[in-house]
Amino acid sequence: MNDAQQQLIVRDLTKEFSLAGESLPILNGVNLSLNRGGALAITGPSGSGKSTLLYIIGVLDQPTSGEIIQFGQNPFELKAKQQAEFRNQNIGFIFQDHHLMPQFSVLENVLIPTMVYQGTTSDAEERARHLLERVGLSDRLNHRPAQISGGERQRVAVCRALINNPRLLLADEPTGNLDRVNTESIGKLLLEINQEQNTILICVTHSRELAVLFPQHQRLRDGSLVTETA
Ligand SMILES: Nc1ncnc2c1ncn2[C@@H]1O[C@H](COP(=O)(O)OP(=O)(O)OP(=O)(O)O)[C@@H](O)[C@H]1O
Repeated sequence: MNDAQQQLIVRDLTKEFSLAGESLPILNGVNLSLNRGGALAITGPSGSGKSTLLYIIGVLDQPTSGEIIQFGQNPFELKAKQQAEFRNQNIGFIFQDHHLMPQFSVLENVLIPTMVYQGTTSDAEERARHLLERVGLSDRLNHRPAQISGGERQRVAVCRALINNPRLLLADEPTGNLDRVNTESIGKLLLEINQEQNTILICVTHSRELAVLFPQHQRLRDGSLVTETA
């Protein structure tokens, strides 16, 4: 396999929103390259475009110009159905608000992404149980989201993001609702999993405590990324 199959490459990415006929430039030439096993924290002021960048990398929004190559594929060249399939198979998302389904159990929530394309198999259930064991939730499989703590809910969201074996894991302010102890523990968990599963991990955060755990830390400033030194 050549290197491109193992990389995320972002080249000269720009994003403008248009609002009431006015153009609103947000990203202004973002460049980024990460190999499998790489982990990057992105910080920056409120409104600087961190979530916008993450959503474009996650193929949930379109760039205005520039290029993204993920594992040898430009997902924006795919038709809508293939693009959705590519996203489901390659990208795991973790959001600030866990987005768990309240009526489903912890185990069922982790299995939801497997239902979309392939239908849940016993292998998937085995894997969900294994992931939940990995994050210390073996004894919470049948609880509903309202019956577990905020830190536990975010652990479930991590398992759900991992259930399809994504190569790219994107986290948008994953500890925004958590206290210091849970912030550190979720951060360490994400980085351990990044190494164990050889994913690319990108985490957008306001939390300096979280960002300093990452081997790479960049700041979004004036629409582009600058390296942050400790
Ligand atoms: N669909 C949209 N239409 C117009 N403007 C938008 C749209 N989405 C985002 N914006 C604007 O783009 C800018 C960047 O938003 P974004 O959510 O990416 O910032 P952020 O750095 O993640 O902020 P925060 O740290 O507060 O979450 C903001 O000024 C926002 O108002």
